Amino acid sequence: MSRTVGVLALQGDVREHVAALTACGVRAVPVRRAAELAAVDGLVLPGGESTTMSRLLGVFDLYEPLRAALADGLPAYGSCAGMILLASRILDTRADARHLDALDITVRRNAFGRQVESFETDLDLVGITDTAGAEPMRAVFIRAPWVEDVGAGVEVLGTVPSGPAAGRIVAVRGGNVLATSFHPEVTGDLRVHQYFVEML
Ligand SMILES: NC(=O)CC[C@H](N)C(=O)O
Repeated sequence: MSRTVGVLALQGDVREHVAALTACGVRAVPVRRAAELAAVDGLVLPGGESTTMSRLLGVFDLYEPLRAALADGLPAYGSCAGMILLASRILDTRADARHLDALDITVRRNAFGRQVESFETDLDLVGITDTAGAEPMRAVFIRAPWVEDVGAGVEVLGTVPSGPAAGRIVAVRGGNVLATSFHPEVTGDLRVHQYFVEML
């Protein structure tokens, strides 16, 4: 039976993730309520604005159920704002922004700074672009966070290859939780979504 993957649908790049997941052969459904959350095999937390999503998690009574589902091992993939929400520690956020503490990393919001708020680069990603003959992945960063440090048990999957931010961590996996600073849903390259579907 095909797996069902939810996309947290409070704000942000929801449709693009639903389309990418559908193209990977799973059933993709928007999630706005706890009952919908209970019916999925995995959850994508899209890019958007993390403090807004954090507030909406409270408005939709999803914060506690989602935190509990993640603590119970629900596989999750967070992109950009989604990475911020999943992190255990956040630098440069609002004091009242709640997060889900599901991935033992420290992220810095809007880390790439004003001049390069949005940029693209080619990335090599462990487990994703390292098969024979595979191309690097074109990665789109939009006012993106980077990962300042990772805890034991979190694997670094990718870093910025060159430029002022060379070496900064932008893709990680800790157990059932995957996160990228960039937006794979906007390029048509399905490899990050495929990797996540294989984690289910
Ligand atoms: N593209 C994005 O998701 C941007 C994230 C946004 N800067 C935030 O802090 O939430």
